[in-house]
Amino acid sequence: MSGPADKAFPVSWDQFHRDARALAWRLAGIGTWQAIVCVTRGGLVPSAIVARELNIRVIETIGVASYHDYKTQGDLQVIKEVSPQVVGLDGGDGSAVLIVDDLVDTGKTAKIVRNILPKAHFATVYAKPMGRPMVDTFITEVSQDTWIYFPWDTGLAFQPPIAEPPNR
Ligand SMILES: O=P(O)(O)OC[C@H]1O[C@H](OP(=O)(O)OP(=O)(O)O)[C@H](O)[C@@H]1O
Ligand SMILES: O=c1[nH]c(=O)c2nc[nH]c2[nH]1
Ligand SMILES: [Mg+2]
Repeated sequence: MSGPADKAFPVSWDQFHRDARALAWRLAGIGTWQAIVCVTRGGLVPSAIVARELNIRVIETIGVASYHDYKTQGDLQVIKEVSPQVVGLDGGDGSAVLIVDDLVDTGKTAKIVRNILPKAHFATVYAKPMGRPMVDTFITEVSQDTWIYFPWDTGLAFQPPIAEPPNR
């Protein structure tokens, strides 16, 4: 994220499932892959949905973390590397691999993963403009100043009415 993300884009479980399945439909029309590399943790849920739809059973993870504080990106840390077995599939350049994450924001996470698997297909459910050039396929674009609220990070809460309460 480059500046403050003032707008909110809340996503329900139902909506997320629909969007992740739409991603799977789009990917099904593009190609086939031997394995998914899931960018944890955000990529875990969409990877499960895409793997089910595309019948991919080899699932590997790469662990990258950078948003240690809410909405603030720090240094990127690769917490877990991709296994050599998956990097080595089909010549070792990543062409047999589908990388899945929940979203691309600044594109920094995607850049690190791409350096490891240069020819892999990078898919996210959501994309912001800065990170968009880093992904091959995504479903919904939101503006850079929007924060996406995922269902696993949120819960039901009281919403104040839009209109101000009348003066008494
Ligand atoms: O394009 P970028 O600006 O690099 O941001 C995108 C990344 O940020 C989030 O992960 P986060 O680092 O918060 O870790 P998490 O997936 O474990 O929640 C999200 O899941 C993406 O992986
Ligand atoms: O939950 C999240 N929503 C976002 O919009 C975002 N951008 C980077 N990392 C993010 N995590
Ligand atoms: Mg992530």
